[in-house]
Amino acid sequence: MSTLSLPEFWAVIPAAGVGSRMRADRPKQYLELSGRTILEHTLDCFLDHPRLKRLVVSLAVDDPFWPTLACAGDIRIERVDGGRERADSVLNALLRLEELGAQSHDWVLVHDAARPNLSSFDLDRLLSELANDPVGGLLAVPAKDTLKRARADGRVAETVDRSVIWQAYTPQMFRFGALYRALADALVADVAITDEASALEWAGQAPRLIEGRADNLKVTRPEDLDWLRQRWSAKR
Ligand SMILES: Nc1ccn([C@@H]2O[C@H](COP(=O)(O)OP(=O)(O)OP(=O)(O)O)[C@@H](O)[C@H]2O)c(=O)n1
Ligand SMILES: C[C@](O)(CO)[C@H](O)COP(=O)(O)O
Repeated sequence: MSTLSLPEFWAVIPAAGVGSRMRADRPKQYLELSGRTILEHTLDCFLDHPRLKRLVVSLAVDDPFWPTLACAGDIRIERVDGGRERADSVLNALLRLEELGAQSHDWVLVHDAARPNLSSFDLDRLLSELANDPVGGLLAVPAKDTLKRARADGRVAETVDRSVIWQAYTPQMFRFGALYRALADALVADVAITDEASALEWAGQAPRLIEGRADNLKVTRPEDLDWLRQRWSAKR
């Protein structure tokens, strides 16, 4: 598919987390993968896309690592302060998009800094599949394993029907106006929002699930980075 047939889009990269589950000496987005930081690899998934309008990265207010990266001076990247939760960091980035001239109907793609293995095929598939969708949607992976619902005592309560269960990934792709309103309203209502789709769902919408690669994984625990490092060294 020609990328020029795809819709233009703004990119938001939430990168203000502390990565507590990694138990590392720095936030996980600054851990090394194949000679560069995870964050740099993630940004590279978007920066050279011909349909990218502008990219906003949300960073911790006291982030000492960002200024050390070569891309910190890249004029295609806008930096904003992150917030207490991921949703706050995303909303701060949307506020900057408004300042940059984002229009209500513009597409916004939100992608975790901790997902450096996004393929260009998946990115373009998301853009192509949702280009004319009335709501938007997200990359997701259908459950592959048998799923159990846990009891409070840590024993199995039941086996869940996995045929209707998908894991939400990113990028998640929504219109700027709808995403801004849904996220802002959900945060004011103190609704637990862990991804952009859940804000749109809370607003009564039904985002579309676009099947993507399972190796677009979020680096969350040490073994996730170990796996990626092995995978990337094998590809070199
Ligand atoms: N206040 C926050 C929290 C998270 N994130 C970002 O959201 C993405 C997904 O969040 P998660 O994997 O939970 O990252 P952390 O919150 O850093 O990890 P942990 O929950 O283990 O502390 C990450 O790229 C993270 O940097 C963010 O921008 N702002
Ligand atoms: C947005 C996300 O990656 C979709 O699976 C996920 O919700 C992020 O959750 P986290 O707890 O902030 O890692």
